[in-house]
Amino acid sequence: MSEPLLKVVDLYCERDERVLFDGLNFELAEGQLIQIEGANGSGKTTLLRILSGLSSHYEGDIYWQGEAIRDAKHSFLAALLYFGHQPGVKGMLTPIENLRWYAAIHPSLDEGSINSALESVGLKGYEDVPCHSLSAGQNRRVSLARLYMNRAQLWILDEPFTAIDKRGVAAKEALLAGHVSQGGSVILTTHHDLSACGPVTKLNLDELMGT
Ligand SMILES: Nc1ncnc2c1ncn2[C@@H]1O[C@H](COP(=O)(O)OP(=O)(O)OP(=O)(O)O)[C@@H](O)[C@H]1O
Repeated sequence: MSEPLLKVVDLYCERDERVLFDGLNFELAEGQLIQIEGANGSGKTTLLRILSGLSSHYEGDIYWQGEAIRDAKHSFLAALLYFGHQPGVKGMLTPIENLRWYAAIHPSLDEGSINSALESVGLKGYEDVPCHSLSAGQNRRVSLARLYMNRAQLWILDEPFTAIDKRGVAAKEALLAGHVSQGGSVILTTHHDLSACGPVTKLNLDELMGT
């Protein structure tokens, strides 16, 4: 049987003398979507940051395609798209300039893919407006445009629907469903119902800790 894409073994994390998770085990396969659930402060963001390599504040093991993640950093990071709480958008730059920055580190992305991503997130007509003049939801859309440009195998998304209106949410659901149907994998946190995205595996941190 082939190795899971990501495997988490006996993960333990404590913050401020409070155990967030202990003995956390799960696997993520190609074409699988895992939704992390839990109350505010249960550790969802912390878990996503650990899985993305942004925090080493844990004990336990994480494997990427069967290899310890610390030894597979290069291939893991090349396959990862992380979308965090902060939109990661520079206010002085316009949407198109922000995406050009992003494209600069991904040589396969050209001007055409930037324009079509901006259109897909509903920002046609706003390409040249400085982001500090855009709304919170529009800035979030600039950040989400990366998902339309990126063919990364693994998407780790922290509350991707925050500040997005109903139409934007429907488009995002279709994007997630398309990604997993093509064999992509997703781990995300959201309080949103994901039933429109196809089969969802839920991982509830409160239940895990018996709270
Ligand atoms: N860098 C840090 N230093 C110390 N404590 C932290 C740090 N980051 C998070 N915590 C603590 O860890 C706990 C979990 O925080 P986290 O942001 O992971 O929760 P969450 O489930 O994502 O919450 P929410 O649903 O409110 O976004 C909180 O009690 C928080 O104060």
